[in-house]
Amino acid sequence: MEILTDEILKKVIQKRASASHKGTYGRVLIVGGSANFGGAAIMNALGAVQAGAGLVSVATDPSNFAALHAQLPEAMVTDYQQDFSDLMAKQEVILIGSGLGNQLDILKRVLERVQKNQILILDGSALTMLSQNPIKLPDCQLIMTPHQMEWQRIGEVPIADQSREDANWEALVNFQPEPILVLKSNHTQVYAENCVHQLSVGGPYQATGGMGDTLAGIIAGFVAQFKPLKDAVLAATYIHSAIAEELSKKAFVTLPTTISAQLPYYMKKYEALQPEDMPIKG
Ligand SMILES: NC(=O)C1=CN([C@@H]2O[C@H](COP(=O)(O)OP(=O)(O)OC[C@H]3O[C@@H](n4cnc5c(N)ncnc54)[C@H](O)[C@@H]3O)[C@@H](O)[C@H]2O)[C@@H](O)CC1
Ligand SMILES: Nc1ncnc2c1ncn2[C@@H]1O[C@H](COP(=O)(O)OP(=O)(O)O)[C@@H](O)[C@H]1O
Ligand SMILES: [Mg+2]
Repeated sequence: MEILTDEILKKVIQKRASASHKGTYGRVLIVGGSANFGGAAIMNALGAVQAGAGLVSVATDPSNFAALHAQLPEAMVTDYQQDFSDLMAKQEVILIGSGLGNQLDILKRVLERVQKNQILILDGSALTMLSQNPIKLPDCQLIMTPHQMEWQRIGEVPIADQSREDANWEALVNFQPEPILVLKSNHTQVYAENCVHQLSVGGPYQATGGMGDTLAGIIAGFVAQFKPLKDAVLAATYIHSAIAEELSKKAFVTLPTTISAQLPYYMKKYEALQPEDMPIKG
């Protein structure tokens, strides 16, 4: 097991080339946010846009359009009950499930159309629906971001056993293709390429609804613009809790939207650093 440090940010976050444009930094489609859980899709989108994704679209319930645009005019919207397969085909990254609720038709429609060269992130309600319905996973690069209860449901690993790495690996091989697993808890671990990486940052000041929706959005934003995939997931997972820890020095709770708002400033400190550079202060 490896402990994640800010070395991963020095490795992953790159200074942007002058000769680049929004298309260079990835297209992300978020599918989520039912009428009751619109905030989840908004927090996905805030995480992805503030992390630097070039173009972010949100397929959601139309009742969320105005609230999303009021917070984030950078995001584009479409009605998730309509056919959005043309939009899907243009994406590098698709994130589905945050606040989606029990909408099996939408999940099936998206999973059927995902292409091999796309990255699919499964969060929240998508994981819960997959645990309750026999649906084949698409042949593409998969990332799953369950919290402990969701992992118990979909991975069938009781929460009491999730501290055992062997139990989590055994469950992971049942998924084909094998996903990168971001197993969220008070000591979040990432399972990828035969290695477990554990967070050394973060704390209970993060225990607010929407914290995981924000992480899923940040992961989408990072994998859209940084390579290789595994390092981008590790860096996103690290920065989400590192910002929270930094904020917690002055704040009792660290709201998901505040973490997203800090992303561009926190990332800036790492753009020109290389893994061997001295740790930075402040
Ligand atoms: N503002 C919003 O729109 C929000 C929407 N949300 C969405 O609501 C849907 C349901 O998700 P929930 O996670 O609330 O419900 P779930 O029913 O999937 O899981 C929550 C239950 O799991 C338990 N649990 C055990 N270990 C846990 C851990 N380590 N972390 C979190 N919970 C743990 C909790 O006590 C709780 O009873 C998801 O689609 C989610 O994305 C939530 O993200 C909350 C905020
Ligand atoms: N006590 C804690 N210590 C560290 N991180 C925490 C703690 N409580 C929650 N978190 C983090 O907050 C996030 C919660 O995710 P999740 O339960 O999916 O939230 P939501 O679905 O409400 O957006 C995870 O990244 C988790 O690691
Ligand atoms: Mg969640």
